[in-house]
Amino acid sequence: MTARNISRFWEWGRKIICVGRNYADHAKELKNAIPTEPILFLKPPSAYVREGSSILVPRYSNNLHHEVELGVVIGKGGTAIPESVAMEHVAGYALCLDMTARDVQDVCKSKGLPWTRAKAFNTSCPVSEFIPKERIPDPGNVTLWLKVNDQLRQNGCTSQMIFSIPYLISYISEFITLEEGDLILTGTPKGVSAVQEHDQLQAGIQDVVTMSFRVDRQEK
Ligand SMILES: O=C([O-])CC(=O)C(=O)O
Ligand SMILES: [Mg+2]
Repeated sequence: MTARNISRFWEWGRKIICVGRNYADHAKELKNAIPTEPILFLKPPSAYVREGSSILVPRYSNNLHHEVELGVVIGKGGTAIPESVAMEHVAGYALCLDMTARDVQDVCKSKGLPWTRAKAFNTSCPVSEFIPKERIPDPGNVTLWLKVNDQLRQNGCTSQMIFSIPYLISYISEFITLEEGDLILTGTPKGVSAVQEHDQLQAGIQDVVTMSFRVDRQEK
């Protein structure tokens, strides 16, 4: 086996930990309360999809939404990491989409059930190339944007996050040991909307990275 390289962290099979409602403007657009504590859920590593492959609309959904998010790639693992040293545990970043079957999530929410089928399906986590830490000196102040068929849908700044990256690393690692290669999705700003088969999504982190994905339907 060849040596593992963090720049291909998605091949390592590590955890994907997602933060929900971390931007007040997005919580409001879906008529959710603004959280006083981070809301967390998980995606399996089988959710990863890379440029060149398509995002697949699950057969059971008719309302697949895009959510553009800053991903934080863990470089040094730890348990109960203090907020003051949390950034030392970061290897870099990735631009991510938290693809969400909103119709399925709405049913889960109304029944008080987990969001797994709405959030964790195959191709629900498109990721960009790995971005080394030095290329984003202030991850708490970068612009994330997303276009569907060249129309701007999301354009938000990470300065609007309710819970900061160091706080999230500390909060999560209190009860989930973080490992090298884990990815934290830090939540989406407002502007989420539905995508259809054959749509082209393009997303970016200001001038740091861009990525594009095509949407297809899962075959029968
Ligand atoms: O599905 C949601 O609205 C929660 C979420 O992932 C986010 O806010 O990024
Ligand atoms: Mg999200």
